Amino acid sequence: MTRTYLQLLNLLHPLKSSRSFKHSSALPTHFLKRTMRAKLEGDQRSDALKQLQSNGWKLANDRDALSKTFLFKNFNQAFGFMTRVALLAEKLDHHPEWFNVYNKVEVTLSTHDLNGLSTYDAQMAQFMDQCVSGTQDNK
Ligand SMILES: C[C@H](O)[C@H](O)[C@H]1CNC2=NC(N)=NC(=O)C2=N1
Repeated sequence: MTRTYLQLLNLLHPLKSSRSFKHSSALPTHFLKRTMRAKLEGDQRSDALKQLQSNGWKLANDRDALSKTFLFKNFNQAFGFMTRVALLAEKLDHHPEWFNVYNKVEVTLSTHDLNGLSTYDAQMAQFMDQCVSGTQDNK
């Protein structure tokens, strides 16, 4: 029995979201993004970490991840920050691990698909720093 391209694609893709395949011959974006996530390595990694660590990001000691705690004036400011980051997270399909209580937001960034840091983590960390330094215009 010959399988159609879409049937083969369905078999290939880990998520059985057949709906997104039925009407499109192109690969769904999250499949493309997944293949496009590049691990941070070499000079690119050291340059990114140098800048981020100078802004208070710390490498986790039990996994390849970056962490930082953000403190705001109040919950409103903290949640506004999280809302802006959430919009970027959806746009990139790349989501932070975070904990919020009142004016504090504890963030950990890592790329689960790669089990380590990727360019997405560096991009998201830089965006967060720009949000709090006021240098990030509305995306
Ligand atoms: C299927 C979906 O595109 C993937 O699971 C995305 C979602 N968000 C993600 N977020 C993070 N931090 N890492 C990932 O590898 C990741 N993968």
